[in-house]
Amino acid sequence: MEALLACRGITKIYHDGQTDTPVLSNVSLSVKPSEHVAILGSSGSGKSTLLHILGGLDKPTEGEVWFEGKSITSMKSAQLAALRNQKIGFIYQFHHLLPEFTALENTAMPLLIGGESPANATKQAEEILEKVALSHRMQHKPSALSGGERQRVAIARALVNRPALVLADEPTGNLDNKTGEQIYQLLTSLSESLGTSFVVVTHDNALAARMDRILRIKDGVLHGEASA
Ligand SMILES: Nc1ncnc2c1ncn2[C@@H]1O[C@H](COP(=O)(O)OP(=O)(O)OP(=O)(O)O)[C@@H](O)[C@H]1O
Repeated sequence: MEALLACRGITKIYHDGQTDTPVLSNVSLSVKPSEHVAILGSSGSGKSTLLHILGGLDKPTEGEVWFEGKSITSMKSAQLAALRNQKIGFIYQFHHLLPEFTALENTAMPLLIGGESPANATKQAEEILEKVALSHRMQHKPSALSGGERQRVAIARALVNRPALVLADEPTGNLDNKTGEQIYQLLTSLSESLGTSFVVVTHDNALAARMDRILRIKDGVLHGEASA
């Protein structure tokens, strides 16, 4: 089966004045449609950097990333922004919701940005908020929600336009264990029912063990995937 997401020979070196910081070294991986993959590594191992490169938020120093068989590394920024809006959902450790908008408005935002009519966007946002059990909190702003509720809104927003891929960066890192476990269950069951591929970076072994496959990253080198 063709990979949904693949990268080959990814190297990242941050240049800061005179200092070069090598962060990723020759990373290659591929993710199939509907597959759930964990990238497990300790703090500073390069997980977030890799996730940003896979999602087209950052450019590698060397190497290439493909999404649905097309190289995103050379895409122009407008094309990449459209791809991210339509095909990729992002979830971060901190929810990154817009404080002045309600849960419903935050969730509808990717659809509105993608050109959906306000009526359709609202309807679809309501449906997905129901799936994350937040129908009763739709009109609340993020400041009036608990940490777990905010993260459920972030999940709803990431999944509202049924992306082919969800990229999550320590999505439960800011929550207590029980809430984190519930969020993980929700994320995996929702992505399963929608057929979404799911890549999560985490330092949590127990959460990683719930995924179809675990890749380990140490000092910018990925283990557990055949090298290119
Ligand atoms: N813009 C930058 N300039 C220089 N170095 C950076 C930059 N961004 C990240 N780094 C360095 O790259 C390394 C990897 O960072 P990254 O955030 O990818 O790690 P991580 O595995 O996600 O860590 P954590 O689990 O703590 O979030 C770290 O040593 C970090 O200091």
